[in-house]
Amino acid sequence: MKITISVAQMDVSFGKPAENFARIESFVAQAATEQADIVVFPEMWNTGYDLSRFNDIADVNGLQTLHVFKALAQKYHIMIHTGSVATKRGNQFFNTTYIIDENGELLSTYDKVHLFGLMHEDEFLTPGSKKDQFEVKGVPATSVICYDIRFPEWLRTLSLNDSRIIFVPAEWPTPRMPQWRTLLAARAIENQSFVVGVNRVGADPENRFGGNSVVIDPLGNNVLYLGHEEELKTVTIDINATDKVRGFMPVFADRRPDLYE
Ligand SMILES: O=C(O)CCC(=O)C(=O)O
Repeated sequence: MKITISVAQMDVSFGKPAENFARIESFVAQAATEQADIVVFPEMWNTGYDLSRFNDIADVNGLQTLHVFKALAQKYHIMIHTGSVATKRGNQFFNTTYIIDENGELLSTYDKVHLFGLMHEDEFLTPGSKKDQFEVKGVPATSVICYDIRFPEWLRTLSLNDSRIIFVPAEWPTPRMPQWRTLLAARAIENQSFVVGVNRVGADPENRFGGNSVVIDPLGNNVLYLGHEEELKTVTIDINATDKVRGFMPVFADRRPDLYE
C-alpha cells in the first residue's frame, strides 16, 4: 500500500486566526495538485502561542476549523490532518487535532496529552486524556502533538494497536532542533513505523521555530526533509516497509510487558 503525504511547513501569524485561516487553502490546493492522499499542518497554527488571549481567539468548539477543512477536503478530495489548533470548549482551552477524510467526514479528535510548561501551556490549557487512532487509506495510524514525543511510553501505547504511521504536528523551537530529529527517528525505529513530523517556521515574541519537517521510515531514515522556509513538500511512502522491518526483527512480539509495570 502506497500513501502520498504532503507536509505543509507554514509560518504562523501570532494571535491572528483570520490571517492564518486565509493562508490554508493554498497549501491544500498544492497538495491536491501533487496528488497527495493526505496533507498535514503544524501545531496550533490558528493562533500561535498567544495563550493569554485564547478567550478571544481560540476556536470555539473547533467550529471554524471543522467548517473550513471539511469544505476543503470535499473541494479537493483530499484527507486532512489539521495539525492542531487552539480550541475553547466550555471555559477550558485545548490544543486540538482533527482528522478529516477526503469526503469531509471527521474521523477523530485529539487533545494534546502532555502540556509543555516551558511554553506555559500548563498555565492555560487542559490536557487531553484520549488516544488518537484512525486510518489513512485503510492503514492504521495515530497522532500526537509536539512535546508528546518526549514520552516514548505514550507513543508505544498508541502503536500497540498495529499503527503504521505516527503524525507529529509541532511548534518546535530552533535551539532544540537536534533533539527534534533524534526523538522523531527514535520513535520511528522503536515503533517500526513511519513518522511524519510537521514543524512551523518563523518566530513569535518569545521563540524562533526551526522547520525541518520530516518523514522518517521505520529504519530511521529520512525520506523527506525540509529546510527552514515556509513550503509544502510531498512524498510517497510504501507501508509494506513496516511489514518487512517487523518481520525481520519482531520487536512487538519480543516485548516483555510483564516486566514493564
Ligand atoms: O519538547 C520540546 O523541546 C518542544 C516542545 C514544544 O515546543 C511544544 O510542545 O510545543
